[in-house]
Amino acid sequence: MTSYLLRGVSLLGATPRDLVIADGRISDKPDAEEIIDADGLVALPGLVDLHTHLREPGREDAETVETGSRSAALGGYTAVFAMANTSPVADTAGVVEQVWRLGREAGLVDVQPIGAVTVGLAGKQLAELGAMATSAANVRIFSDDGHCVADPRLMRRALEYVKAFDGIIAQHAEEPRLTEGAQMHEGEVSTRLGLTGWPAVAEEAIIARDVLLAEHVGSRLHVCHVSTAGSVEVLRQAKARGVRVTAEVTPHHLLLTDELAASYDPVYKVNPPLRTASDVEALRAALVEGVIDIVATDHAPHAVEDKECEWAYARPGMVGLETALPVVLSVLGEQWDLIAERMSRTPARIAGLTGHGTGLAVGDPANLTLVDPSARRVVDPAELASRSRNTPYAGTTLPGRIVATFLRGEPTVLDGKAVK
Ligand SMILES: NC(=O)N[C@@H](CC(=O)O)C(=O)O
Repeated sequence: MTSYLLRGVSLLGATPRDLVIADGRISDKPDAEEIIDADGLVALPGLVDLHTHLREPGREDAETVETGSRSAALGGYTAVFAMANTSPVADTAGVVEQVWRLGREAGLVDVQPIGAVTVGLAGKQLAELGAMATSAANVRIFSDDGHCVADPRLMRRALEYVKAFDGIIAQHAEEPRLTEGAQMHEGEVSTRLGLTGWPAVAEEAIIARDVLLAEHVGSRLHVCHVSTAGSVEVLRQAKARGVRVTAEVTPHHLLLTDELAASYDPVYKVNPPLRTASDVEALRAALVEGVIDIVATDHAPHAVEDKECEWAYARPGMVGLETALPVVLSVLGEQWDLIAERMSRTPARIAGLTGHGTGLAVGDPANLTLVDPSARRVVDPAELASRSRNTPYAGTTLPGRIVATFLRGEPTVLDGKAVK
């Protein structure tokens, strides 16, 4: 295993120093075989994404575990959690083990499968949560993401079930009866465009119900892709009462607004939909404050035919792994410790993922990423490693370039390029 000396690297913005990586760990050895000139580069603990769609098995034309892993490594990630809405659905030990094994074979990031809460994501009957938990994939997070676990009794049962092993139910909060036929955020813009709206209350009502259920059961709830100011208030109150709830926000909900739907370009169609400028402001403040715990990408690759069509027929979702850190940098500025907290340490802690999200101290596994904060990049969809091209940032200039990523001391990205 090659050892590396990162010359003049800044740990989270601190005074530059040399950092040695040897035998897969941060080392106190004085030198190494390879020297990387890290002048001007900032080291962050490898990013951890609790919400990624890798599409394999079933839609390998949109993404595979390998292409998604490469996309993640290029984005500075060392671990991603793969959502269960594949085909077949990841609702059995067999499917989660398959995804886990494919991740190991790709070897670019740690791929941790998320199991479905209900059989086939159909919301009728609990999936084999225990079998997935005791499988080789060691599943601890369960989600029907893409669908809401709308039935309150089923949600209660799921929360009760995972309590035994301190598991988490990650909810896609969307009351389906309030979003039938919805195409975009319900508000002034949807009225002007004549598109059916997805009201904020459809998210807020489910979060309010679920924090009460989680409180009643004493279980852990995680709220996926929080998108409204009202949801932030529900979460704030629940956390103040001590409910065991955590929440994520996506980079796109921190930056983009529903005004973009006026272009009728389906690249801006996403679930939950882009909201208003005041929602964006509330989400940013909640992320800084910690009412929203983490940033998660909701990387949702789609094949061209599913995206480049009429708005109403387009699938919702945006790719996000390769632009997440630049978007967050543009929103938060160079608050490195906060970025490490929201994109690495806290997601690792929520998931109980050891070896990731560390302090980069001597002895820690060398899972880290090097960023050049002074670089600017114009996003070119053709350059993405993801198999899909549905980025809302095409042509946008974003700050920060991910120069290198190390997974347990092995580079997965060097000079901004994937190593394999
Ligand atoms: N977030 C999205 O817009 N899309 C997700 C699933 C979903 O939440 O609809 C996808 O799997 O494509």
